Amino acid sequence: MTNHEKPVALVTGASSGIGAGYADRLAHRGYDLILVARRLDRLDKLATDLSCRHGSNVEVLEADLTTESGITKVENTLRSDSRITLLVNNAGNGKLGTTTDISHEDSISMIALNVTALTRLTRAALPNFIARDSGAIINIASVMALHSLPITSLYSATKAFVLSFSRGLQEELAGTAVKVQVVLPAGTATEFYDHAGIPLSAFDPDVVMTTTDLVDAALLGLDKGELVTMPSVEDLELWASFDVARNKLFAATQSGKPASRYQVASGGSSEL
Ligand SMILES: NC(=O)C1=CN([C@@H]2O[C@H](COP(=O)(O)OP(=O)(O)OC[C@H]3O[C@@H](n4cnc5c(N)ncnc54)[C@H](OP(=O)(O)O)[C@@H]3O)[C@@H](O)[C@H]2O)C=CC1
Ligand SMILES: CC(=O)[C@H](N)C(=O)O
Repeated sequence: MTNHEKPVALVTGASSGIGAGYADRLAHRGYDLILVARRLDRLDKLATDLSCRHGSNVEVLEADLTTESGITKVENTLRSDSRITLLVNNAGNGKLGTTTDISHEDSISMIALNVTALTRLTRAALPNFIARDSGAIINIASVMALHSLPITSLYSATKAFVLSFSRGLQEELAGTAVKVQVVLPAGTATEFYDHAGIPLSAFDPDVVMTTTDLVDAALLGLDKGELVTMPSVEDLELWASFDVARNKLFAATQSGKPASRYQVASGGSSEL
């Protein structure tokens, strides 16, 4: 990137909801954009709108990130376009239902998009970012990364992956200027629920955030240097104490022997 060029952000899942919100706010902040999704008509419309309103140069990439050709197309862009300084891994889906009720196709698609695509795109972006010692990755997880319900087992597991992967990346990159922020939205008013199988109208409107509020808060979190951003949580101490407890629990696993409750008298076996 030369001095007069704008930085470029690549946003996945930009054709609606949170991704479209990031595209708008990043254009407002002076980014040029590469917008990725399957619905080209939506991307084209958004690109025209953002170019007019913010003067951004907006490219669109039609890609189904659950397919090899779709992922490869976006990986190649991330590897070859050195103008890209920000990757927003936002595309995701979540069919809600019990593990046996969700179809094979929906379960495979959820893992492919929420886990595999996010991993591959991160791996494609990182070498350039590390070589330049700059750049940022925003991974959109969910509060469901911390919580499983009978209808969210698989979705929660994919989001737990995003949280865990992002936390590990932050450790890996600690000695560099490359940033990884993981965002954990709670219910947000988007088309997510049209595909999830449970309508947004089933939720108490008081617990649902607007896309604009979510994205603005998450970007403010990025500006503050937050590694984990939970836009709807007022008391940050809750996360801090959760993380302390997690660390303490992990330290307690490093004992090298069974805990006393699992120890049986020598030579004997426990009675059943
Ligand atoms: N809404 C909520 O309550 C919450 C959402 N999230 C997360 O936020 C992220 C964005 O979701 P949200 O904005 O709510 O939902 P939307 O359904 O509005 O947006 C999902 C986006 O992902 C894209 N997408 C879906 N499937 C594919 C695919 N196969 N290939 C490429 N792009 C795809 C869609 O575009 P297209 O269909 O054109 O391909 C769309 O742009 C997700 O990761 C979701 O898990 C997290 C917590 C709460
Ligand atoms: C599954 C949900 O309730 C929601 N989309 C979330 O990720 O929090």
